[in-house]
Amino acid sequence: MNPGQCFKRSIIHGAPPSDKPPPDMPPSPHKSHFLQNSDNERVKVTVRSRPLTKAEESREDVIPVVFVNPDKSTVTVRRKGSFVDYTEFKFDAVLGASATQADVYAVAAQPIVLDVLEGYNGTIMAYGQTGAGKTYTLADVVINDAIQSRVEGIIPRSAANIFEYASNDKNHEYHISMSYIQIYMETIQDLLNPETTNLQIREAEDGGIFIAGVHENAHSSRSHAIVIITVEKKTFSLLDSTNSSEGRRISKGILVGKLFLVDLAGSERLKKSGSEGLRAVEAMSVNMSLTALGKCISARADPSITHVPFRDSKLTRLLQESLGGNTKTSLIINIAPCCDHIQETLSSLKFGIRAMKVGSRAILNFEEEFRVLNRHLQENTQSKDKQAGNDTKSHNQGVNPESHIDAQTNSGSKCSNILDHKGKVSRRAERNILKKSTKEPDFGQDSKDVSVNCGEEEIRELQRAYKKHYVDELQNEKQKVEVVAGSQLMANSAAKVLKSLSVLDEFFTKKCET
Ligand SMILES: Nc1ncnc2c1ncn2[C@@H]1O[C@H](COP(=O)(O)OP(=O)(O)OP(=O)(O)O)[C@@H](O)[C@H]1O
Repeated sequence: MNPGQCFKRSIIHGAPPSDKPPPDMPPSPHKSHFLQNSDNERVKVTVRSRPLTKAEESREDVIPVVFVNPDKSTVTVRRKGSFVDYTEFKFDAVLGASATQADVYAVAAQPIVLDVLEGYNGTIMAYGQTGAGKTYTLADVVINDAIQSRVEGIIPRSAANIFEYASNDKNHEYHISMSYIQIYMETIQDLLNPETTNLQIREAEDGGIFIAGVHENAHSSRSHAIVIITVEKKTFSLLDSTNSSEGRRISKGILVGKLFLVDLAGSERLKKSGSEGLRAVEAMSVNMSLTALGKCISARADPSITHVPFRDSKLTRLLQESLGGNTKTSLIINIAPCCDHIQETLSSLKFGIRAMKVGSRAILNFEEEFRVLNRHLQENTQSKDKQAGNDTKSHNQGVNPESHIDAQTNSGSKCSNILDHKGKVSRRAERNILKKSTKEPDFGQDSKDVSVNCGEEEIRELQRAYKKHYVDELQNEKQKVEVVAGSQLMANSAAKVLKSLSVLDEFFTKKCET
């Protein structure tokens, strides 16, 4: 079991599959003007300027120096000491003091959430100086303690959106899990399991980043808080269109989308805040990791720079994929409108401008069918052994009664990113298939123990789907490589993949014959 998965809390284990379109199915994920799937995808940046607080309003010396124009998506900042000199910044979207939480969600979060439901990774991150409104934008905020009126931020809205969508979609089975961590003074803490501290960041086989061993510590405002929601969406195909009973469906595979919701700690100028002791140390730690984040953004924004210093901080290491990797990223720059914070505001706006230059390459995360088939075979063996009153442990090495759930949960980090956004088999996927097919030779080994309960027809169907998906795809890929690129090296590697796949293919063919 992948250690990064044991913290996960299973929230739902989806609706039963059905063929008929659900009556109240939410609109299919749209691609808004704001976040489109295209070759030149990049980090999208929204600026949100908060209203003046009551304390700021009551002061006579506070004058607004930041002006937003949501129609033109611009922010204008008055230069220090001047009434005529302004600097203008243009972003993907700009929201002023009158923007509601729902407005912010619609512009900067919903498109990402819908992509996660389709099997892409997504990150929504709030950046800005301390007190600029990051937590207000992301979290669930009680604004009036007396009447407990709440203004939900992006995190609860995203979770509600995901659950609503999953429970209305009767065509797929969903498994949704969540973890909540904070990075405090360069240690990672699991906010759902306060006993575990200083968790380790690990890299998965497919290049994804996860935290090993993570499950309410008081969340400190001097920490970066990250909520991770993993959505696994099982897709089905019908074996027999005249019979829509559950037994006639087979799983085609699992789409896995991971959503990172990041409430960054605010930067703080120590000279200005006058913080001392622990507070000063905390602030320095936060500033250091934000500096590291800035360096990574600058490096990613400049194509001539090849080394990106992700390892300089836990924050950047964890957000590696969100900064130009296999993730669609929406950055929200929170700013305060008054003159006291002009320097911090300018610095945040410049950070946002740099971030808009960071390209991303999100691909569809799809778990292979043969993995699903392998799991089915193991489950069937297990249930047959149970029926026979045998000791299941002795037969199914490593398969425990929770194997179905564990295997599903594991798929989040182990899944292969098979197809890129154009539906082509990616080179990384080829490498992963090669690795996996050489690492998992026990199809043959277990063949005596594996009794196929699911029926010949289902196996044939799986085999066909499997062949279509991998062998045909790769055959095409090989031909394309030979014809278009003429690269013998790539053709060889495609041929190797084909060869190892044909071994598996042979196994399935034998299974059908016996
Ligand atoms: N859009 C908004 N509308 C109304 N009040 C807001 C808005 N944004 C922020 N505030 C208020 O401003 C104050 C500071 O906001 P918040 O705590 O979210 O800042 P922060 O950036 O998360 O700060 P820190 O980095 O210190 O955690 C809070 O009292 C919050 O309620």
